[in-house]
Amino acid sequence: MESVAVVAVPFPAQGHLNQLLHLSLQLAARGLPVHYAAPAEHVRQARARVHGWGDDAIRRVEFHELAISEYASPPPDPAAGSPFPSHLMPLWEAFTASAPAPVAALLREASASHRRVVVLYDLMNGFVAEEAARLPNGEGYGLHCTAVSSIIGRVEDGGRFLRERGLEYLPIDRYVTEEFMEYILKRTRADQSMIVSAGLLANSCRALEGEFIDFLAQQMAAIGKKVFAIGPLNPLLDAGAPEQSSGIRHGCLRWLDEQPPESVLYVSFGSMSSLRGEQIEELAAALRGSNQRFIWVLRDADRANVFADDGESRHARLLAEFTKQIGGRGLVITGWAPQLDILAHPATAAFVSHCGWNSTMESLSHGKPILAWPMHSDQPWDAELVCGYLKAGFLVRPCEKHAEVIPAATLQQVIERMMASDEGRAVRQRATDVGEAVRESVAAGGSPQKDLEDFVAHITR
Ligand SMILES: O=c1ccn([C@@H]2O[C@H](COP(=O)(O)OP(=O)(O)O[C@H]3O[C@H](CO)[C@@H](O)[C@H](O)[C@H]3O)[C@@H](O)[C@H]2O)c(=O)[nH]1
Repeated sequence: MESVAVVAVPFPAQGHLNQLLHLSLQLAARGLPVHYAAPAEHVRQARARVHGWGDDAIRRVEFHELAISEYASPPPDPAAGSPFPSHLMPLWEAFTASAPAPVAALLREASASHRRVVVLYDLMNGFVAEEAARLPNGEGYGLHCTAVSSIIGRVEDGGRFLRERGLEYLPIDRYVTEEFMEYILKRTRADQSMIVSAGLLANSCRALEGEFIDFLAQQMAAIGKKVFAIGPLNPLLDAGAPEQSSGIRHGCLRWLDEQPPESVLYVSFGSMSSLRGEQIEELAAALRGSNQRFIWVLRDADRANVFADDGESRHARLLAEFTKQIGGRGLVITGWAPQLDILAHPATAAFVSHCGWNSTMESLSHGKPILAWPMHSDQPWDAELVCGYLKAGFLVRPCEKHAEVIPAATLQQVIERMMASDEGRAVRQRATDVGEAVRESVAAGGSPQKDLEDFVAHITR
């Protein structure tokens, strides 16, 4: 009988697939046998898009394709009343309806041949937590894929804790659809995942959220559960090193090599947001008018099956004109951008971001300040954390104003405030300091490394 097997079951959306894959790669690099299980297209997606790891590292993880029922994969609707990516609901419904059986089979198989099965699941996957708890030799750990501080408001005394720090709790349910909340509570049973877990893994670190992590750890200790703050899960790339990710170097990185240090604004809204046509026109006008260098990732939210996308951009006309107007001062990417390498690059100055937690961690851990433009879910909170608490960014506009188109002049102002004002310089310096603190804590065998070592020691005990 083998000793310990680790089985990771992510939630099928890029920002979630990504975090559990990084964690799986870190554990596999420490010699643990790691199995990563997701629907076939999502295994392929996670592997194709991972940044910062070489092929050898990826080969150490064993991938499993979970057979799930068919689902529709429509394009997103940028003009919909809610910015939440509701077009992904058919996938998520199919996932929670049909993944429990293959997940249970995989866990039973691992259970029969190992002394212990350590199940790592996205906290959204309550059904996996329940399967893990059923194993005679299983131990389940929930991965919390958003900021630790984003859930403080929900735990006892958390609201007071935030208020004492001048922060307003922005609960996620305010910024998602009712349909999604019902799905989370009734179908994924996410409310169960923390309760039945043996402990919590958080993609965060004390250099960013120290007092929040300590507060949550205390609350969890009271119910006998440990918190391991092991972020950033994204690799910390070495600024200026020419080749970092595996594969061919993206053309935008060669373009960045030719730009002055800290001169380029990076603009991207993750994998689950689409801007309305009018807003895109205004953003284009702001980038044109601002006279700043930039890289703009102009793409819509992923489809449920990203490989079903024909790759045709609805922005082809705007793009053709815009590219002529800006000359060589900026780049527009309509495909998948190498975000981690862009953020690590010394020519990148700041990030216009929707504040998805991956983007937030990737930016801050590479010392890049954020122009926060939250769209939905936990993003309003992340914007508050970055701008209000860490003081490493400016808010472009509060999420509540999503229905309004932000005019080019307002966007241009906030871009110039970041790129060319004393106030902006101070925020950029603050982001540099935050980035250094994160790097130092990781490099010196600091708290994230220690928490990961503690976690590995705990599961292999
Ligand atoms: O062209 C691109 C676009 C995105 N990315 C990567 O894709 C990920 C995007 O993740 P994130 O920034 O977290 O945004 P979303 O895709 O919107 O993430 C969803 O999942 C996150 C984790 O739960 C939540 O914090 C967000 O609110 C939710 O929208 C990041 O790793 C990016 O580096 C690229 O590499 N290239």
